Amino acid sequence: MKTYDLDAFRGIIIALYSSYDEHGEINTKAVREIARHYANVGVKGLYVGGSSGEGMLQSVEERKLVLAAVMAEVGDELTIIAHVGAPATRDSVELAKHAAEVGAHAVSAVPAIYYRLSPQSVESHWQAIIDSTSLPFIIYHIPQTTGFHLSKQLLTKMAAQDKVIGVKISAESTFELQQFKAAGGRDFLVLNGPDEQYLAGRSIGADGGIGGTYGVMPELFLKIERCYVQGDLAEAQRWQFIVNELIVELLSFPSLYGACKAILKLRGFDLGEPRMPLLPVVTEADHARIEQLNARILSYIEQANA
Ligand SMILES: CC(=O)N[C@H](C=O)[C@@H](O)[C@H](O)[C@H](O)CO
Ligand SMILES: CC(=O)C(=O)O
Repeated sequence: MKTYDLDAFRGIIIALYSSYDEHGEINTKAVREIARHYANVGVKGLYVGGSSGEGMLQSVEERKLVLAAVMAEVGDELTIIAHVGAPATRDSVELAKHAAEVGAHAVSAVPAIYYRLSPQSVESHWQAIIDSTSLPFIIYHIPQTTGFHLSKQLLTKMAAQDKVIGVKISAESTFELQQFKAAGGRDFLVLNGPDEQYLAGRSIGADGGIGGTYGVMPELFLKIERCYVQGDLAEAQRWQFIVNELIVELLSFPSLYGACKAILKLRGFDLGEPRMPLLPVVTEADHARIEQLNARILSYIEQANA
């Protein structure tokens, strides 16, 4: 049995978007405002500095600023997972130590990126992060962006450590998700990555999910989760299908995060544009599509909450 409270990580965990001011600098006020909003919506937690949070596009100092702002605003209310993945192990270790200092509830990391790394190398990278604090660790498995294919063997070895409490799986195979769940054992968390498969992942063993599109429609993922827990699979599926049509739309813009931020701006949360090379919404035609999409999402949120 793990000695950590795993229930704190079960549920809907929003991958927080980046927040910049008009000069492209970290905007901690906007970070706090959006984090506050999510706490009020009632999600389980926030995943800070991951793909959606653009951690890889920010300096170590900037990443610390963001996490500290999140902790100051909602650290007592939500489960906060700090993504500390970086190309260099020493940066990840520095970020992990900072996460512990400011009271984050867990750290998480992708394999170090850019170099083609051996499994031993990735293992040592993760181990250095794990050993640097007393926080629990969640592996971030996203082979389509890192190029690293986590084997069941390495997963099993990592999961044997008390501190390694789970894996966030963004790979699309729900079979792999089930295999990782089985390999990790009963008290090992598996968190669903692909938002399009939240219900599928949940049905085959995921304990919850961390997602990049949750941030514009957390209420709809909470709805799927409620239906699933209540055993109303037909209704859960109906909502998953609605969500998937919205995700298809979101993915049709020059960048997913540019689209999500444009939507939140219409709702009064100005998080700035994503950082290059991620593209913002620019054209008038795209802005018009964003307005329509936002209206559709809001009307579904109303229905889900009714
Ligand atoms: C590849 C990728 O970034 N996956 C994200 C995290 O797992 C998802 O949350 C996606 O953003 C989402 O499913 C939209 O495709
Ligand atoms: C989707 C996700 O988990 C991330 O943005 O890191």
